[in-house]
Amino acid sequence: MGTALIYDEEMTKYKLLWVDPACKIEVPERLTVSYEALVRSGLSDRCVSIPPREATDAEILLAHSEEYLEAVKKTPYMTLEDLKEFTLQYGDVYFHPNIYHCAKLAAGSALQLVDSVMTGKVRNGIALVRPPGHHSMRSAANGFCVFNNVAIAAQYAKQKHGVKRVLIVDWDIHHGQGVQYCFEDDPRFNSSYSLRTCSRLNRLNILLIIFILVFYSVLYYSWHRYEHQKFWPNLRESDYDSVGKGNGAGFNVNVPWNKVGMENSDYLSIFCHVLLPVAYEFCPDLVLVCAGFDSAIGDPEGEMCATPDIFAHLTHLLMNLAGGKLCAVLEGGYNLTSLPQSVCQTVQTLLGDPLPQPAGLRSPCKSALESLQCVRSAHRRYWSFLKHAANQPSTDISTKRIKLANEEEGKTEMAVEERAAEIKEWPEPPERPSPPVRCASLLPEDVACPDGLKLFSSSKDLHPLLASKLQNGADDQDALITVSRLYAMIEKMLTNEIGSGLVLISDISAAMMGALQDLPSDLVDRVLVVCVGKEKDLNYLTTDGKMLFVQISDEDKEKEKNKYFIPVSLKKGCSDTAGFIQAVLGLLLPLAYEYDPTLVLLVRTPGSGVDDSMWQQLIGLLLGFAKGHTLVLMQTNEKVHVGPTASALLGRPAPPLLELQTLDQEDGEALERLRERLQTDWKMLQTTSEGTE
Ligand SMILES: NCCCNCCCCCC(O)(O)C(F)(F)F
Ligand SMILES: [Zn+2]
Repeated sequence: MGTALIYDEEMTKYKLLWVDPACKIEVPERLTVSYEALVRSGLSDRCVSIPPREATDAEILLAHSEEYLEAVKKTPYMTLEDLKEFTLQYGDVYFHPNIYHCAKLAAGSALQLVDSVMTGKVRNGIALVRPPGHHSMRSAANGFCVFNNVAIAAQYAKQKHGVKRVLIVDWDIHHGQGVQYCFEDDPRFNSSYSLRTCSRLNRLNILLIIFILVFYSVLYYSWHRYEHQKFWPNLRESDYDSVGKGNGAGFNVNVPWNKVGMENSDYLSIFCHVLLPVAYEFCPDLVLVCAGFDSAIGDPEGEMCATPDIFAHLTHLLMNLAGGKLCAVLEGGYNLTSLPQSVCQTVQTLLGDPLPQPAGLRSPCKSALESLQCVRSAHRRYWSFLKHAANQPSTDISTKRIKLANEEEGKTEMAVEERAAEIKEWPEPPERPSPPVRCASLLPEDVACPDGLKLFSSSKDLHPLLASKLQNGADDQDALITVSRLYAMIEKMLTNEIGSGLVLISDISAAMMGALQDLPSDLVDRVLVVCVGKEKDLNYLTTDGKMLFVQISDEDKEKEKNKYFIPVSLKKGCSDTAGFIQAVLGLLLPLAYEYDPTLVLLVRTPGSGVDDSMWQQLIGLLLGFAKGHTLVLMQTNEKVHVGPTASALLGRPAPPLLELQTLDQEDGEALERLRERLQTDWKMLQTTSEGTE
């Protein structure tokens, strides 16, 4: 299934007709440079082009009042003076004779995208639209927005496609208060629907409606430049303690950035420690992205330092939710260089291309860690994955401390901020070539090669690097042959002739693993080994950093001293989906980002008990590292899992995890203790600002 691209140059045909410094950055070129970059890079040809359409009145009324819609309907016939007059009643927005038409097309584009994804015509997609939407409210335009494209799309998905749980991720650098207000008390019984229709229906239908009324719910997640309410739109309710109201408590997640200059590490740590645990627990049927790219480096509004390739990772991390059903709708983005680069990174990931290595990650900054701690603490009572989050220091201390920090560090911070604002140079995002062979397999003769995989043929003779072993009379011949063929496969991965690999071997013995231990350093310099299930003896662990070994099992290893061996133990082992996913999201992902491997080795030991959908989620997430070079090692007697493994290695989205049971209390505490112990060595595991200089 493909990736939809929705764009029409009609949406470039409105602009600011008078002087207004607040609005001058919202120009038609934003759309043209983005689309032209997709054309020039050949990405648009690889997408399924879907035409926009105008949203109908009824669809606009899903998120707006009739009086507001009627008022906007009049704008095409207004004189310039009337337009200026009309605009004055709203904030930081402008009107134009053609903006109503474009606003209907922008909202309609989002709906076309939802239809294409929900009917299975495409897997995912992006709509390049103007005007944006996430600031517009029920009866007000605001912040360049006229109709709330994504809020309308969420309501539409629920009502037309029966979607029950919609996750909205807003990575634009401004808070989409319009979306927050729209769903603040969601989930709720869709009372408006029932009341409006009840009057005309007889008793039976009323019972039917009450019966089918299901809990709809929309989870809105937004990060945004906030600076303790000093940044636009300067709302108190944009802070982390706005968690949703009534039944909606917990379904609104605000992450305020109280400083500029945030980097890739800050963004990724928030995804790993806040958004993903909540998103996996929420288990959405559809993901909508308010895809604003003013959170990228060079943007005059955001003044952040995250590079365009970060959007490849943000997109990838969301693509394993909701069975891959993801609709991205353009919001902001004002730097005409980083905007198109970020759009291309996003589209290339939606198309399934290998990700760039997330190079240069370092510790999240103190301010980001404070926000991280505050958000996790505010939501710990709503989400079992956050239940063990460290307590937030009492509010006054934290704000006072933050304020003090601001004043004291004033000049140094100013220096940082000025530097952040000055930085206008960043490297072109790296090429992300697809390997000729997406996934190769080494299987015993009696195991059929799953479709899409290519049998790996390597020369029969021993790999030169192993010949020495043979001379000193290594015992097990065919083990050596197998290792030799593994080396050959790994070599082809590192030259990008092969993407990922699937290898079935008769016995994943320590000897086999041992053979991998001295993967010659000139072959690969950083191997992440993820071992699912017990592994008898780990006598080959290294301490030089060439291998990071993370094991998830039910074995309770005594305290390990080795920074590069991380045993994660779950009481019920890998069959406990909640514990497993929490270990993956809160520990494995941050570690892998910081370690930045050149090869990922995923070993499934027999009897691990991990279920196929969880296994596929893990593979999907691991493919985000090492440019997609993940090699899966399984035992032949587990060949029943070859199908799902191959599907995940080919980049097909993992099926949604079944309703997650809540995280086991003891496991949760053990994971938290492990994270706390490791965070001194591994900065991406930090979730509080305590102890940071
Ligand atoms: N220095 C100029 C002040 C501008 N203040 C208004 C900013 C509006 C941001 C709009 C957006 O980027 O959030 C959207 F996604 F909606 F387009
Ligand atoms: Zn924005």
